[in-house]
Amino acid sequence: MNICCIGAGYVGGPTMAVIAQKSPQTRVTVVDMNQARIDAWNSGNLPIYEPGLAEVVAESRGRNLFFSTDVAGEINAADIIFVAVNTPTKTYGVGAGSAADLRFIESVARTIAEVATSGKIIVEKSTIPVKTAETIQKILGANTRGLEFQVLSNPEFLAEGTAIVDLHNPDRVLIGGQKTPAGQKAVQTLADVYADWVPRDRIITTNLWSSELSKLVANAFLAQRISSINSISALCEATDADVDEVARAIGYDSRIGPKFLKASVGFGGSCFQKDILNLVYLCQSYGLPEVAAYWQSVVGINDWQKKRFAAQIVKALFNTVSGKRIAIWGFAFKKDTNDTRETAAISICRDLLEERAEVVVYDPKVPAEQIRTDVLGKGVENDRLIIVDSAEAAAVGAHAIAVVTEWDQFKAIDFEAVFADMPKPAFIFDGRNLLDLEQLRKIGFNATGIGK
Ligand SMILES: NC(=O)c1ccc[n+]([C@@H]2O[C@H](COP(=O)([O-])OP(=O)(O)OC[C@H]3O[C@@H](n4cnc5c(N)ncnc54)[C@H](O)[C@@H]3O)[C@@H](O)[C@H]2O)c1
Ligand SMILES: O=c1ccn([C@@H]2O[C@H](COP(=O)(O)OP(=O)(O)O[C@H]3O[C@H](CO)[C@@H](O)[C@H](O)[C@H]3O)[C@@H](O)[C@H]2O)c(=O)[nH]1
Repeated sequence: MNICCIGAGYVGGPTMAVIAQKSPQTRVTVVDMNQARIDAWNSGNLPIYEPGLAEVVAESRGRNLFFSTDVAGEINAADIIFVAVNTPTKTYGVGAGSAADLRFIESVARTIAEVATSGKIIVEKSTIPVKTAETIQKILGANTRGLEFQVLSNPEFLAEGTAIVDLHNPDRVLIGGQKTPAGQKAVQTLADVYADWVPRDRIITTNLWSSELSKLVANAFLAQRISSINSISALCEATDADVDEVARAIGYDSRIGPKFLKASVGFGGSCFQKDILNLVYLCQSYGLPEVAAYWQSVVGINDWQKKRFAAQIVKALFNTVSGKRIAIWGFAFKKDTNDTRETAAISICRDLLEERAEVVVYDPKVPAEQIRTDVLGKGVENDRLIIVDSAEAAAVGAHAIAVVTEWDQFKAIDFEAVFADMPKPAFIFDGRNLLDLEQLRKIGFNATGIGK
């Protein structure tokens, strides 16, 4: 069995590395048009940071796992082609700001149609709007001189930072296919690949459209829980209730469950906002404005939460941060990743810079240049944005520390020493409810958390 995956990103790389690890008899090649990314996958310095990934890649690379820019050659050699290209929010024309931009998906479908000399199973791994398989099928059907293609939907549910654990032990693998004999045969072929390590009862099969839609709905429900608890965090602050206690109390109800109830500075990452906006756009296009408005509010609360956090800092610092140094601890959208896409840190840094603060950022995994580009834009300079290489260095001379990413190392910091290096009153705003506020208050900090 030959598998090719188009797109060597956060999904294509780790997913294929695990298939290669678990199915040594399968030859897996990940292709991308980005030469630098492929070179990095072939080097000792992988293009993404993910705990355990380097070990998994090392086990199979050169044996049955390959990274290449030979897109046409590998398409031709493959029995199954995974499509894991990016599907960002459209920034132009109809649907700008909410619809998914499917130009990379369409371009892949056209490339397959152009170069394939035998029939194949095409697997949608990217997150796409419901009915995308129909588009792919039409492009293939119109261009492939009668070759037999089956399009399957197999959305990816891994979360960054825990990608390898999630891939090794998924809650479920979802496969959608056509209800024809050929469609069902393709579904079984793909199910057999996963069955090398995933128990059969966790491999769920549905029709194509349920599978495509389930991915958007799963993300919408997960993000909705975060916006729900974040909305309650504001009420907790107004009433002296504690959001962690409220989350624990409601989470004990088995119908609600304890996960994904951690109040925060707001969700980030490349998926939640993009996928909800995509869902909103779909609802609007299908004439369901009330449903669209319901899901739009999940993003609305998230935007508000990010703004609220920065505004609270300004307010607590006597309504001005002009000329004051603010330490930002953590920039990635969550711990254990170097990904900064849609991280709340961008909005928070921008708001504080706008208030003329000196913003000093430390993140253990995000390169300085990435932080600069994210906050200011490519090539733009601002002396008031400073990037340092330790949390302690960021805090020297700072009027306040804002914890934006929940990196474990922040829990082990010597706060007495940090306190000594800060002008007084010294503030800590814990945007992740990571630290022991009582302990910090004993040292002398003005310490506050979200929903506390
Ligand atoms: N990041 C996640 O945690 C995650 C999880 C589940 C699903 N998804 C979905 O998976 C998809 C990919 O996400 P990602 O984070 O891996 O994106 P990414 O941007 O990290 O990687 C996509 C890669 O595809 C390549 N590419 C685009 N068009 C190509 C073409 N025509 N030929 C060859 N290569 C091409 C790009 O160069 C890029 O390297 C998206 O639809 C996303 O919504 C992402
Ligand atoms: O209780 C919580 C849980 C998460 N977050 C934040 O929510 C964001 C997203 O976190 P998470 O879902 O863990 O990471 P992602 O990598 O974005 O994964 C989501 O998006 C992926 C891409 O679609 C899906 O595959 C995953 O199932 C889905 O969890 C991050 O900023 C987290 O800090 C909170 O604020 N509170």
